[in-house]
Amino acid sequence: MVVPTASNVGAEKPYEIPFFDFGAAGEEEITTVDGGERWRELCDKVREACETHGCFCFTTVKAPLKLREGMAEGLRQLFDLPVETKERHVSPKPYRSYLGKKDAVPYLESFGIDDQAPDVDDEAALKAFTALMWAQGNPEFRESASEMRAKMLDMNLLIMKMLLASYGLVTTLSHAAADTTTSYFRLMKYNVPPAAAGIGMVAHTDKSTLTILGQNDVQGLEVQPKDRTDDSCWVQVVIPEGAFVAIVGDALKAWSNGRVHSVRHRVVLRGEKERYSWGSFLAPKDDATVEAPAELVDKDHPLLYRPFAYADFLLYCSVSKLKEDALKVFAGLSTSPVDDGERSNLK
Ligand SMILES: O=C(O)CCC(=O)C(=O)O
Ligand SMILES: [Fe+2]
Repeated sequence: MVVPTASNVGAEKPYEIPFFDFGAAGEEEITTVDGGERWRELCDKVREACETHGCFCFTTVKAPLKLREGMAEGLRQLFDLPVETKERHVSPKPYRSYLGKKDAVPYLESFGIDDQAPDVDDEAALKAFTALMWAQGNPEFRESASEMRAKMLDMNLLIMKMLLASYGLVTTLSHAAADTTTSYFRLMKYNVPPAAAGIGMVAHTDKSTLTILGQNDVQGLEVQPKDRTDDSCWVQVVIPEGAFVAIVGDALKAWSNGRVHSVRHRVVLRGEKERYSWGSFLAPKDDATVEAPAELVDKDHPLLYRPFAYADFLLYCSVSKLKEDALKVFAGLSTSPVDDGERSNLK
């Protein structure tokens, strides 16, 4: 397969997505620094990034170097296990079972592990997963993965709260999140392609609400800028050392009444080193209804998507095999303007 070159690879000035240093920002700011100026500014910038780019990079003191190194080493050990062992991880849910080097994505291997509930510190699924992979146990893997999962979920929920705060919706929606939101943790390895470049993950939009990705020191994530609709325009996101990437998904776009952008992205492998990445995916619970809150609908912002059950959307995506416009075709109302930026190539 010919891999279209990202327009900025080797360019002097790389395409830059917004970058935020969240420092130690956490839950407490939202409740105690009520309306604090710096906090409000950060929330607005996060919202702008989600609207304009559909993604941004950030650092947080919550995930120090030692934890990131432990995670990458744990993943190396995990993916080095025999295929028969890795294949023991099966789930009826999409993107959870072990996926090994399929035709469409021959260099990718991945696992998905469900969380029990976003606000509960419940490590049962990760414990069971570790025991399934290593009969003799692997406490280092379990501890790193467990801590990383929890920190990334914290950041995921924090970013959602920043977005809600910037839309002025803190009080109306924060209580609802735990009832309607779930999350899962995805572990990925991209093997080195034999040619100079290879597609690690095909172009897609995330169906879920918000994704946070961490990676080892091998770049590869590419995005399609919002204003570019031709398939030849891809730009590499240069993720600073130790930073994470947040990516807006289709469910959040629908919920926001089209305000935020679910950015199309893919992974292209260009080097000689394996790429490891890990993602925290926040998603509506299967039976939750994805629906724009009344505050985000008015005469200047008519309702763009009909309310829908998230599970029905996922089912539609997998059955229809629709490569583009899945959200718009599935739930778009006639009031929706033509939105070429919203195209989704299903994984
Ligand atoms: O590995 C990455 O950096 C991207 C993964 C991704 O896009 C996904 O799992 O949806
Ligand atoms: Fe993705």
